[in-house]
Amino acid sequence: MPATANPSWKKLQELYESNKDSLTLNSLFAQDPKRFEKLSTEFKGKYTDANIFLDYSKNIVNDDILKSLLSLVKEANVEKLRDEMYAGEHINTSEGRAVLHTALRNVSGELKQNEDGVQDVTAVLQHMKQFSDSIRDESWKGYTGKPIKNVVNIGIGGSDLGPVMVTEALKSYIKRDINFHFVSNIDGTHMAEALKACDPENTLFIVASKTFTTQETITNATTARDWFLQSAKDKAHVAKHFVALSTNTEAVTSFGIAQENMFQFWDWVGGRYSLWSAIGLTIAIAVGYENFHQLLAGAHDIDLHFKNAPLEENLPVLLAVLGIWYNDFYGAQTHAILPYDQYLHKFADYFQQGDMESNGKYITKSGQHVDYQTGPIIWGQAGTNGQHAFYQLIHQGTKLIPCDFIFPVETHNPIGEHHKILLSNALAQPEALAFGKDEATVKKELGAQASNETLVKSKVFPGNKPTNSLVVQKITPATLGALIALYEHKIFVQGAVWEINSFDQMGVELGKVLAKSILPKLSGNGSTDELSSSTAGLINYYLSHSK
Ligand SMILES: O=P(O)(O)OC[C@H]1O[C@H](O)[C@H](O)[C@@H](O)[C@@H]1O
Repeated sequence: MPATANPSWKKLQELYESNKDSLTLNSLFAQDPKRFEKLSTEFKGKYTDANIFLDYSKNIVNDDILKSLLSLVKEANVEKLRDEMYAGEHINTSEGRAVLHTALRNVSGELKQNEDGVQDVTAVLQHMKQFSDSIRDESWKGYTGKPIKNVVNIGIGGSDLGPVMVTEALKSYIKRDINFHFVSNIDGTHMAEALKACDPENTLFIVASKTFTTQETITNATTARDWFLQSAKDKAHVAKHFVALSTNTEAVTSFGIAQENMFQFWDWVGGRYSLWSAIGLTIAIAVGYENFHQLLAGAHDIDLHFKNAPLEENLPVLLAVLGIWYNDFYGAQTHAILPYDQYLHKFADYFQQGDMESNGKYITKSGQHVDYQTGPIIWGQAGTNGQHAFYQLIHQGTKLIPCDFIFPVETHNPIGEHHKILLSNALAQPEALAFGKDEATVKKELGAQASNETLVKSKVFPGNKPTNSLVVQKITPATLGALIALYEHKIFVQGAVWEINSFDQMGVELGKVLAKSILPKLSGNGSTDELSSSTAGLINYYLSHSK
């Protein structure tokens, strides 16, 4: 059934039409002094110290709207799909696969999941522990007997973004005398710059690719192996400097990486949900296995919360339905993720893939063209930087941009007044966005200049811009795990309501295939006749200008 066929969708449409002009955050707060108490809730981990306090009172919703949004979740059978996902049913229907990233972090064993490979998760984690320990305690030596000082993660998409985001977020937990490099782009510059900082005698290359067929990763890994062999000469030394994280044993071994240097995962781990799998090896080396385990445990805590908490207290569900309210009824095109913690500076980038690759779909699971909006455009930046760049548009532009503000009570780096100043901004922005500044106040402030109408108008803030505030105690591994899993499940709920398959990514294929057919043409081989005059013209321009 398309999302619009649910009775609550129609109800929400009516509620939107009848309330859109009168419903304001100013009036909602004026009417109810207890609004904050009512529309805020806290998640606390069962197995870890992970916590997330969610204040969603600054959303343009009243009781009726919230009730209907939660009914929509019920009518769309989201809970059933959630249980099917947890149980290992093949809910990725187009690829006929289970979706079991929750099995990778089922640290308590509370979730009962049956699927080929699930029974091997612990053994792979054990392998990761033993390997990451040996790099960190320097018992693993390179071909000349030196310990590893540089780790280069070669991967792209989910095989890059998760490891990058988490190692950045947990930087204060990193063992300092190993340098971490991430090479993803096919642009040779990316690899060249990383190699400049590396010495073949003490560098470990981690080739991360679920399929082990991704053009960028295989090309980059081949370049790295050539660079290494220029010094090491003997191919036998590759074993000490290259490991692979993949589901494709055959391709890994034919690349020349021995099976014992391969860390396995399974086709039921989606690329953008893979940091919890062997793809997390770089994270485990960087922050130590115990911290990696805490990351998994924090995510597991949210998995249990998503499974067990009633809908009205269920954080992923609340974030999802509020997003749907703006995306599908207010016509908001984008959603900003704004973490006020420098360590989370890659968080929004990470969820660009997490959200947009999951829910950027226009065909429902039964093959119908949707007649409503699906996944939003995700963007954002950390800290106050955005305030000096794009917040102008959020405050006074013509577009509605719902925002999530994420901030920790405690910083890892208590220096002078920095943290309080940071938090004062994280609190001030949602307040300003919600309540704005009216003309009368502007005039009063302007005094003699108030007669300048244009000036007055340009200083008015319309307000009524919705935000969520997510407060955590500190960016610890467990809390980070919980935050990531929270957004994963938010995306799940939205995809379920929209009746799309959030777990395939067919839309990335066409461009890849075309690039392969264009490649020989850039050496003058093959005709450009099948291409448009534009692309053929650009190829000819390139050919006539390249030396
Ligand atoms: O891990 P790999 O198989 O190399 O895939 C890397 C990435 O490439 C693909 O294009 C997909 O869109 C991503 O979901 C995936 O994470």
